Amino acid sequence: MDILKIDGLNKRYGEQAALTDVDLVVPKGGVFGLLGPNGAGKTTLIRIINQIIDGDSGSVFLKGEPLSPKHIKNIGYLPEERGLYKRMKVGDQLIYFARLKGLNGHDARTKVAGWLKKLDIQAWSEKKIEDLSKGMAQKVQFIATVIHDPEILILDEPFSGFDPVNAEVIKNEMLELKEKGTTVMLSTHRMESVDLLCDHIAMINKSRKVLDGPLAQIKDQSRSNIYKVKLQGTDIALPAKCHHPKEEYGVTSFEVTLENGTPNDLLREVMGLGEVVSFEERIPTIEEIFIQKVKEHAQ
Ligand SMILES: Nc1ncnc2c1ncn2[C@@H]1O[C@H](COP(=O)(O)OP(=O)(O)OP(=O)(O)O)[C@@H](O)[C@H]1O
Repeated sequence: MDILKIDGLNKRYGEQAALTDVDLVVPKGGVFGLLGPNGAGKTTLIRIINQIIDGDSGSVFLKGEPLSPKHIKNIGYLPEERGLYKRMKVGDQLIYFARLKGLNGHDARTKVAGWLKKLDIQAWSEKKIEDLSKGMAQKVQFIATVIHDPEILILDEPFSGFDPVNAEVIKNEMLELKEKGTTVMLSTHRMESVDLLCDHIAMINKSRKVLDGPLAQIKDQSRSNIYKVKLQGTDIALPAKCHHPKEEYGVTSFEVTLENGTPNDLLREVMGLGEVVSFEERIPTIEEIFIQKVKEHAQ
C-alpha cells in the first residue's frame, strides 16, 4: 500500500516556483530518497506534508485520506533547522515532546529513558541543550523525532552536522526503524550519501520532478554497458575499443563497452589480452543519473 500520495502539487513564492505539478507516490516501508540540488523544492514539499505551509493547488493523501491535522501524530519530522529549547534539560525536553505527540506521562518517561540508553547518552539527561555540541543536540532532536513511533519518518538532510561515527549511529537507527516497518523519507542534496540507502527515489530539479521509481530499476535502466577491466602487467597492446587506459603499480586498467554479445563474451575477449585482475560493470551513481535526467529535461 502507498503511505503517501501527492497529486499535482504546486507552490510559488511570488515569482519563484518552488513546486510545479509534482506527483509522487511513497510506498509503505523502505527508505524513500527525495533528491535534488539546493533550491530544488524539497523542503517546500516536506513542509507541505507536515502541514507547516499549504500548497497553492494539488492534493496530499496519507494512507488514502486527504491530509489533515489528525495525521500529525503519524509523522515524525526532523527539520534541517533543528528546533530545541536551549535552556531546557535534555530529559525534560524529550518528555515534553513525547507528551505533545500524545504519549501519557508514564509512557513518555519510559520511552525517553529507553532511547537515552539505546544511544548511550543517559549522562546527558540533566544537561541543558545549550551545553551540548551541535552533533549532540542533533542526536537529541533525532530522539524527539522518533519518540512517538511515527509510521512515516521524514528527515531533512539527516546526516549534516554529524561526524562520521555519529552519522553511522543515526543511519543504523534509521535502518532499524525501517526493519520494524517505519517508512523513512529522507531529503538531501548530497546524493552520494544515500546511494546505497534508498529503496525508492524521486529526483526534483527547479521545482519539477524529473525522475522517480525503485532505485534498483532506475539503476538498471541507466546501465551504461561499460565494463571496468584490470589486467596484470603493463605495455599490453589494447584494441582501439578499450578506453581510458592507465598503468599503475604493474596493473593496466581500462574501460570497454559491451556492444553486442553477453558480458561472458566480453570477458572471454578480455581474457585473451592478459591475466584478468578484475572485471566489473560501471554502474552509474545517483548523481550521474540525475545529471543525465536534467540534461534530457532541458532538451
Ligand atoms: N519562504 C520563502 N520565501 C521565498 N522563496 C522561498 C521560500 N522558501 C523557499 N523559497 C524558494 O523556493 C525554492 C525551493 O526552495 P526549497 O527550500 O524548497 O529547496 P530545497 O530543495 O529544500 O533546497 P536546499 O537543499 O537548499 O534545502 C527556492 O528557489 C527557494 O529560494
